[in-house]
Amino acid sequence: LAGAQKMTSGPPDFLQFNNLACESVGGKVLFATDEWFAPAGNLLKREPPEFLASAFTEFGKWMDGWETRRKRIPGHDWCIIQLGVPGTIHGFDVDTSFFTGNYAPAASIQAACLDETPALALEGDRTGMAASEEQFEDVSKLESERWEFLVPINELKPGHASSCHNYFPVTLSRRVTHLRLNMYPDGGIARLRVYGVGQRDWSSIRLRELVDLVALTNGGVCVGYSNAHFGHPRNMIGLGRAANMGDGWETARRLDRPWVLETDSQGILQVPGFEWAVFRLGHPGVISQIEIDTNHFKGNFPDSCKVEVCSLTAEEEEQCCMSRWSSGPAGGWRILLPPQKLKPHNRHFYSTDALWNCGAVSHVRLFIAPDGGVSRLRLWGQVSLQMVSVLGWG
Ligand SMILES: NC(=O)NC(NC(N)=O)C(=O)[O-]
Repeated sequence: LAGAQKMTSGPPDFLQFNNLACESVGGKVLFATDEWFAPAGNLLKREPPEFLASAFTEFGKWMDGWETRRKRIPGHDWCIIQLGVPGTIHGFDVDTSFFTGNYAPAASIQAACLDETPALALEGDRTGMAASEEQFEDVSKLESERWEFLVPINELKPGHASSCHNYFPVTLSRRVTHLRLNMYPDGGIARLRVYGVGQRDWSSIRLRELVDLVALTNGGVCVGYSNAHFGHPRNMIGLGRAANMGDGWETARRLDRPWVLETDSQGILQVPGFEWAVFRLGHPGVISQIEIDTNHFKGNFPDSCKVEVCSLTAEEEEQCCMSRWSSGPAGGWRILLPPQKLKPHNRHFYSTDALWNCGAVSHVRLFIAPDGGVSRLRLWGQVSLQMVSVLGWG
């Protein structure tokens, strides 16, 4: 699987990609046939689902997901989701957490790319608990029942801790903007996570325009890391500033730190270990400005950081992923930003005078020493069209 860190057992590789439908990157539910017990918008929440045993609403038991009525009429329930970041999808997690006697017994997922279709004003009054006639009329213009099936009808498992994740890999290289989630015939689903890589239209970029080449919205993706104990490194390329510590990359405390710490003459800690995360840029380019934001990391910011770069084809990247990046790029990593001392809860900006001249690159590795948390990584630069033809990315 190109682009994802290979894992030998356990959860599927595609979980390493970005969640393109998450509300935190702009994902939205545009329409749902029924939302009696719980609204479909919950499907896209960033936080893991929760269960509050004593929470009830006037409609029934409060549930953290999308839950429809027990159907007493023909048909099945479905909703339309607009991805926050259009892109290619590698897999889904249909998470039924806490829906046990009321989970949807089966589901399917359809997809469309509606860039060329004028946007329909589907987002309407969500206070009605079932779709109105007018909403049905609007949504029928999309002919979503004819969209391509990425996941055919599959049985789902109930939402007990041991069975709540229903993983579906996808092999489709086409760009997707909208999804239709069908549940058969009714019931509850806690979350729909849509794992993929953003794909933007680079033709609109002006020559020499500076763009954040690693941003999730520009197609950046994490392709390997050493430790993600408290937070995945992909969080660093999300939208805006981090909401809290959970919205950043945070590693566990390294256990190989000396029991009594010392620094060198520049004040950098003398420790043997470090943690790292590798990203593929959304488009190869020349990086001229870096931001490393330790927002919210106050008692657990890294002592120092360093940034390295390289250029890889898809095949070379796959080799590196297979070895968990122990075999580096053939030409080696080059230093873009030499070691820098970091501060707690602070935005650190580095421009050309702090950066070493590396030319156009496709991949970046952020080191932190010895461990800790970084909330955002921004890599501004100019896209390199030449590198696209050499490496095949973009
Ligand atoms: N106890 C329940 O969850 N009942 C019903 N669901 C909610 N949310 O009240 C149901 O079975 O559809």
